[in-house]
Order: sequence, then C-alpha cells, then structure tokens
Amino acid sequence: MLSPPFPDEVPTHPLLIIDYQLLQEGDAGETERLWEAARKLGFWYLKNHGIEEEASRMFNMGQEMMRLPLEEKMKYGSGNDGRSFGYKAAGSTAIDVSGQQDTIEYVNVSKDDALAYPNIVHCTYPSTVNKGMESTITPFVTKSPHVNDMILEILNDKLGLPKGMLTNLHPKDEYGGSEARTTKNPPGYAPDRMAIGAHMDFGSLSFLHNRLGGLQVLPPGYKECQYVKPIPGHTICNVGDALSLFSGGILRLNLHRVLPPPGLQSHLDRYSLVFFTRPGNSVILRALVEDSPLITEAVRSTLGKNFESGKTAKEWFTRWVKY
Ligand SMILES: O=C(O)CCC(=O)C(=O)O
Ligand SMILES: [Fe+2]
Repeated sequence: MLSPPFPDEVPTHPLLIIDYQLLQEGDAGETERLWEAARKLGFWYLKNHGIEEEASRMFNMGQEMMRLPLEEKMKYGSGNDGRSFGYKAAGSTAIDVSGQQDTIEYVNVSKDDALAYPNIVHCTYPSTVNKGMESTITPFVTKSPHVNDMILEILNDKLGLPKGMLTNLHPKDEYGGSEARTTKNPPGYAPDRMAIGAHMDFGSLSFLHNRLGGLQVLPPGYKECQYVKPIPGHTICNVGDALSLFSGGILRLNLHRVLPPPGLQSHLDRYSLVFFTRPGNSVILRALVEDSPLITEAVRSTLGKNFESGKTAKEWFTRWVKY
C-alpha cells in the first residue's frame, strides 16, 4: 500500500547517499564519501544494497507478529535481566528524566537463534516469528551482515588497521548480540511525544529500513534534532558505540530518537526494521591503539574520554540493555 509522502514543508537533515554497488566495485570516490559520512555524522543513506525483498518480507512478518494479543507476546518478553532478544512492550522504558514512557513495541530476533533454528541459542519467539524463521528471518540476517561486513572492511582500511581486523572482531563462529528488530509505533500520540528517546546504538553498525518519517538525528553543532527523510530504496546506516570505541572516536557515534511521523503519515501505524551488527561476545571493547597510528593519535588528542571499557561485548551489552 502506498503511504502519504513525507511532507515537503518539514525541514530535514540531508545525509550523504552512498552507493553500495560502487563500494563493491572499489570506487575510490565512493569509498571516500563513506569515510566522510562515518566520521562527520555517523549516519548515511545506502542505496543498491540488494536487500529490498528480504526487508519487505520482514515488514510483513513484523505486522503479523504485532497483531498477536499482548498477553501472547509478553510470554516472549525480553524481561529485566539485561537480555535484548525477544519482545519489548510499549511503555516499558523511560524516554526522558521525567519518566515519560516510550510508545514503541518491538521484537528483537537474535541472528544466532535464527541461524540455529529450530535449536535455541538464546531464547524462543512468538509463533509468527517461528513461522517465518527460515523463509524470512534467516535470509534477512544472512544478507544484512554481508553488507555491513563490506562497510566494516572499508572503514578498517581507512582507519589504517591490519587487513580484516574489524571483521575478525565479528567472528562467524562465535555467538554475539547481532539481531533483527521490527518496531511498531501506533498513531494518536502528540506530535512531540517521543516513541524512542534520544539514544546511541549499541554495537558496530545499524542498518535501518524506514518507510515513514519519525527518525531524527542531532547533527553536530545543532541544538534541535532534525528529521531524516525516508527515501524509497535507501536504507539508513549508522555507527554504533562499539565501532566508535574501536576507532578511538574517529567514527562518529551520533544521538538519535524517534517521534511520530509528521503530516499525513501521522495517521498510520509506523513500522521500522533494523539489523544491528554487534561484536562477538568475548570481544573486549576498547580503542585499537596498538594496531593503527591514526587511532593512537585520535585517543592521544582526545582528553577526558575513556577508550578502555574493560568489558566484553556481552558484559557491555547486558549492562546497556538493563539500564
Ligand atoms: O525506527 C527508527 O527509525 C529508528 C529505531 C532506532 O533508532 C533503534 O531501534 O535503535
Ligand atoms: Fe537507534
């Protein structure tokens, strides 16, 4: 179904558009633009990524899953023990210091669980998720990391790291926090009521499919958040906290949040879909200072910031989800 367009009169923040096809061909100009986007804003559009069809099936799965009774979905809740995988009901987190609640519900499906299905690695999921595990979720969580891996390889080389270093921090043979998230935010809230409060993503790279507006970023130097306009066929990619830390802060970790979509889109249910690439569970989160003079210099010249978390990705992730 065709949705009403994002309103022309609402100001938006332009992101650089990166062509995945050109990156694959090794185009030097495109590689340079990715490097610029990842350092200056930490957000960019990605086109020609080839995951449209898989994403579309994920949207359908998400819609079907959200139609289940709340009671049924709550059986698969991610709970309070710091686990992200599973279902999160609307209103279960605070979006600001006043304690105002979020309005978004989502289900996070672990890449490990999808690939091991019907075996269980982390947790179980609602029937609608299981039904689509092999036909819908597995293709999505298999293809999305390919795209992110290629981007990681390029950033690895631009950071002056030894070949394959960033990829090796996301090993295929170790469990980790990588997951697919489908979200739903219903209409009817005030236009300024945050669906998801201002946050930065946990992990290395986030790969977001948006059909409706609502996502906002706080660009460097701005006082107010700005909308990012959804463009058909373009995903939105952003740098997460682990990758920013590995890079000694060279790759930008940027604040963002979600509001109800503006204009005529505000009458619709807003669904979104994200794939989060995260490091292997045992990877220590710290700046890779021994492996790149560029990172050594970045850390040396940034005063007052701790680039040694002293934690593994699993410990960090658990802490992050909990609080
Ligand atoms: O739904 C969106 O546009 C963004 C979602 C997001 O930022 C997140 O899930 O971390
Ligand atoms: Fe996010």
